[in-house]
Amino acid sequence: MKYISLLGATGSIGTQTLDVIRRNPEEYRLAAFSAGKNMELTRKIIDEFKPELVSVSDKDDCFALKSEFSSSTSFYHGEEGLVETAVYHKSDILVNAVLGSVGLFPTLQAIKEKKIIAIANKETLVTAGHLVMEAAKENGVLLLPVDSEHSAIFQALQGEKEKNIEKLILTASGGSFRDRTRDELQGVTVKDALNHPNWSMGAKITIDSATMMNKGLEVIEAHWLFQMPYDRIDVLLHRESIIHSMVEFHDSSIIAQLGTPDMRVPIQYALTYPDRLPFPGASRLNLAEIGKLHFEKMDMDRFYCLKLAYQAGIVGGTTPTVLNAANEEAVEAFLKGKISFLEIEEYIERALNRHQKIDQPDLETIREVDKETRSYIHELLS
Ligand SMILES: NC(=O)C1=CN([C@@H]2O[C@H](COP(=O)(O)OP(=O)(O)OC[C@H]3O[C@@H](n4cnc5c(N)ncnc54)[C@H](OP(=O)(O)O)[C@@H]3O)[C@@H](O)[C@H]2O)C=CC1
Ligand SMILES: CC(=O)[C@@H](O)[C@H](O)COP(=O)(O)O
Ligand SMILES: [Mn+2]
Repeated sequence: MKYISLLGATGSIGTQTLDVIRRNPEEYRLAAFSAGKNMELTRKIIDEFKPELVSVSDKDDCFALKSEFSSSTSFYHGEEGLVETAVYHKSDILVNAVLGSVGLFPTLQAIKEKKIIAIANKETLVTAGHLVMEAAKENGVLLLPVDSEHSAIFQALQGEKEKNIEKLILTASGGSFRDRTRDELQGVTVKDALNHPNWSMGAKITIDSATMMNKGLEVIEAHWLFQMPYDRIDVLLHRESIIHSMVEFHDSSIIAQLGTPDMRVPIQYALTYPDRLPFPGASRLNLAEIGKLHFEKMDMDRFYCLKLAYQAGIVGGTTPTVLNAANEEAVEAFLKGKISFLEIEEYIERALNRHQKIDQPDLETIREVDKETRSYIHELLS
């Protein structure tokens, strides 16, 4: 039996992780979880999984839960709660499915406690990948990718030698506006942007997918997870999201991982690695029925956020921290109807342009730059 701590249990990846745990009661037990503000779902998860530790964002919600549930569950809130969840002493694995760079500190603390980390929370790797990778190396901790592209690459690399890799090829669906020109992006609505062609995901990542920032964040995530220079990470437009990503080797062979778009598969793989468990009821890929798969060259001017992300990754230091924090704030502003779709990239670029990069930033510097960037975006908004 493996005990699991889950950050972001009420979200899209969180609830799919719960489904994997639910399907495999002999293998996994939810020991601790965090939620944000969704108390209705939090109560349901406590009732079903009876965890020993629960954390929520707000103090008042925490006290309300304390008075409702039995004393065999401990309740926490805020950042302290995220850390308590991440390092819960009984847990073997931390599944980090929280949204945003708020996931960084709990991840670093869990690494110090030598937990295995299954990481979906890409913003943590974008904002401070060097700190996470250094800490993982120092503590001999395994970082298992959950993001579908990175899970695909990780699977393609099993048994392969690093020296034989030519490049990584990340596939991108193109998101909800893939068939529109830049002119046609003027005035698009939040509802349209949230209409992803292939995946059902949380709101923030769905907007990131529409701006192509999701792929930009994933390029930086791949750089850190696989220690790959940026000029050996390519992005390929692939409408169907059937090939989840590929690795090209020096001998010209390409190994790809394929499957129907279902995040429970990479989540389960991260939990079972290096083994696999059956997935009863999973929708099987029928290539004969699909017939054709499509690929297109990525247009970096059309998908300008991808260009910004490559540039930020190459510049390095605190620049990806700024990219990420500005993106998180700009996407939230778009979702709240405060800015237009095209202003997302404009705000990010303005934040990047004014930033003086700091090399090899420590945790304190990352947190300062993150906070300062968010304040700048708020200034622009007001
Ligand atoms: N969804 C997907 O298919 C994929 C997602 N990912 C990545 O996984 C991560 C999660 O994405 P997704 O599940 O879509 O996101 P969701 O928005 O669906 O869920 C986010 C989760 O984090 C919680 N949360 C949000 N902000 C905070 C905060 N400040 N403090 C504490 N908890 C917080 C939410 O709580 P509550 O709702 O209770 O407020 C919720 O549990 C992201 O980094 C994303 O890029 C990667 C690949 C695929
Ligand atoms: C499911 C997953 O991993 C998402 O990150 C997905 O990749 C989004 O799709 P696109 O960014 O390719 O549109
Ligand atoms: Mn992805």
